[in-house]
This record gives sequence, structure tokens and C-alpha cells, in this order.
Amino acid sequence: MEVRARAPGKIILTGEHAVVHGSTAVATSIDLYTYVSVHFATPSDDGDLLKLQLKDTALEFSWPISRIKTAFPESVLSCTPTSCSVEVAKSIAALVEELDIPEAKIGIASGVSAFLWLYSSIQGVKPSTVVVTSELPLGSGLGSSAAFCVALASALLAYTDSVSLDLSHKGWLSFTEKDLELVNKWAFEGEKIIHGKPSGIDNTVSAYGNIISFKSGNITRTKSTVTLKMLITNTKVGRNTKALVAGVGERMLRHPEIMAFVFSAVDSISKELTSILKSPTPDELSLTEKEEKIEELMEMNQGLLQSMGVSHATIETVLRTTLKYKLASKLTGAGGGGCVLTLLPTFSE
Ligand SMILES: Nc1ncnc2c1ncn2[C@@H]1O[C@H](COP(=O)(O)OP(=O)(O)O)[C@@H](O)[C@H]1O
Ligand SMILES: C[C@@](O)(CCOP(=O)(O)O)CC(=O)O
Ligand SMILES: [Mg+2]
Repeated sequence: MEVRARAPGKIILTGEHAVVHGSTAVATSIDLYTYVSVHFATPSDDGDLLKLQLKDTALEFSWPISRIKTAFPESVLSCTPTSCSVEVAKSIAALVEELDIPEAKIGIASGVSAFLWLYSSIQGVKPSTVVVTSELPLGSGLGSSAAFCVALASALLAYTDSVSLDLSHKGWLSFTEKDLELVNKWAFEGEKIIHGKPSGIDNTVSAYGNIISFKSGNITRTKSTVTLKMLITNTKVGRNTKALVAGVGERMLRHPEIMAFVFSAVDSISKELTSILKSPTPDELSLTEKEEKIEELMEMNQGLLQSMGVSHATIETVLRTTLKYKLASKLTGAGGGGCVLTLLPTFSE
């Protein structure tokens, strides 16, 4: 039997990085998905291998089950989401090192590590073939790491007694609220392996969908009264979320007082955005006014992201180019390259 799960990417409207330090951020899921399929070996299948096919990077890995068993002498199987210990992280790093991932694709190593942790914790050590494909650009700020972890946790949990899914059903099924919480918690453990110190906003918006306000692990699901049209420009400059998050953390240690003001300003921006999105929009005039306010909030947030040191020359080029057309833009996700958001107003001159 094969189970296929999918989870969406996201854009962060306001609050990236500051959310890691306790500020509010606002994010929404987007219509681009990562798909994970899991096919457990039946007695008629030959081999005793755990196979992982990463289609987006054209990489394929396999481990003899006996090799994984020697790497994890103690079972890490767990019904409840658990963090990867330092010892197990070392064993996983050794397994990943043996794969000889080409230097140009080395970013994938963290994804493979998260896979090994989630797989052995949720399913134990058993043979199967796991296939991953994504419509999202990897490492571009659209939350591919979180979509990967949410889709993976969903597919793996579907085969356990921890969730209540009718697997005889064909087509997409949704998890119950309780099961979604479990998926989200496991996905967060995967994100921790990929990002180091994630806030949890990416896996949460990928698991629950729609728009959320997020602060220190608390989620407020927001129903927006406006439909915002956003242009997403991919600078195609590769970057790594873990390094950028660490860089902001170091700046925080060097200038704690100043950065506290920066994070507090971002918190106010996200709170104001949430209240604009929720307030009634009775006519065209109020829609235009709202969009103008949102543009201003995006510009202010971008300025604060620059002061955190996460902008990039290519991001600045997109900002200057869109400004020529009087359009407001900001980076989305970790920055340092990646994607830029531009608000496209509903009524333009
Ligand atoms: N489809 C995928 N296949 C393999 N690894 C993936 C996939 N999607 C995400 N990853 C992992 O997540 C990393 C990118 O995460 P990150 O740097 O947080 O950027 P973002 O989440 O913005 O795309 C990749 O380098 C890889 O380790
Ligand atoms: C920078 C951050 O706020 C978002 C990172 O998003 P992405 O991985 O660049 O899609 C980190 C986090 O919240 O965990
Ligand atoms: Mg990410």
C-alpha cells in the first residue's frame, strides 16, 4: 500500500526573523505543494532497504536496514513528538556523511537528516521507499523545509495508530484538529534539524493553511476580509535559513538593546496588519485605504529587515524596480536572496 501526502508552502507577510525572538508574525499558505509518498515493502518485494528519492534534486539514497540498526542501537520509536538527542544527531550525521552528497547539493544533507529522524521515530526501522517531489523552489523563502517536514510527518503518521484516517479512501483526506496538532509537532522537530532554531511559524502555517498570526508558539487563525494579490519574485540567489537565523541571533547578542527595539517595532507592524486584515471592508475606498496601509507596513518591515542584516543586493534591485511603478515590496522568509513580495493593488491608476 502507498500513502501520498501533500503540504503547502507559505509567504510571510510581516515578521520573519523577529518571530524567532518572540515578535508576532503573519503568514499565509500558498498554492504550491510538496508531496511525499511512502510505500512499505511487502514480503513479495525484494531487498531490505530504506530508500529515499528526492526528485527535485535528482538524488536517491538507500540504506540497508542493518546499517540503520547499527546506527541506532536503541530504538528511537516514539508515539509523542521528541527532539533528536545529541548522540542520535551524531549517528544521523555519520549516516548522511557516508552518502557523499555532491558539494553543489550539500544543503540537502539537513533535509536527509530530518528525514532519518522523523522516519525512525514515527515508523521505526523498516524497509520502504519514500519519494519526495515539490512545486516549491528549495531554499528560497517559501517554506520548502516546513512543507517537506509536514508532508513527511503526515505520510508517516497516516500508517500509525496515533491518527484516525480511513486509508481505504481514495483521494485527499484531511486530518482532524487533534491529528493536525500531532503532525505539526513532529514537523517542528524536523524543522529544528533543518533550521537550528525555528520559530515554528512555517510548519504551523503549512499544517493548518490559510492566514495565521503567530507569536511564541501561539497561533491565531485570521479570517481576512480582503484578498491581497501578491507578486512573488525569486532572485534565484541561494541561501540557507539556518545561517541567516544564526546571523540575526549574533547581531542580537552584539546589540541587545537596539535589536529589542527593532523586534518590538516588527511586533507592532504584525499586530497592525492583523487588525487591518480582520476589519470590515465595506467599499472600494476602504479597500484602497487598507492596501495603502499594508504597503506602508511592508516598507517599514523591509527597513527593519535591512537593519537585521538579512537583505541582499538582488533584493534591493527588486525593491528599486518595483518602486519605479509605485509598488511596495519586502523580502519574505529568511532573506539573503530568495523571494521578494510585491503587493499588487486591486485598483491602480
Ligand atoms: N523537496 C525537498 N527535497 C529535499 N530536501 C528538501 C526539500 N524541500 C526542502 N528540503 C530541505 O530544506 C532545505 C531548504 O530549507 P530552507 O533553507 O529553510 O529554505 P526554505 O524553507 O525557504 O525553502 C533544503 O536545503 C533541504 O535540506
Ligand atoms: C526567518 C524565519 O522567520 C522564516 C524562515 O523561512 P524560510 O525557511 O526562509 O522559508 C525563521 C523562522 O521563523 O523559523
Ligand atoms: Mg525553511
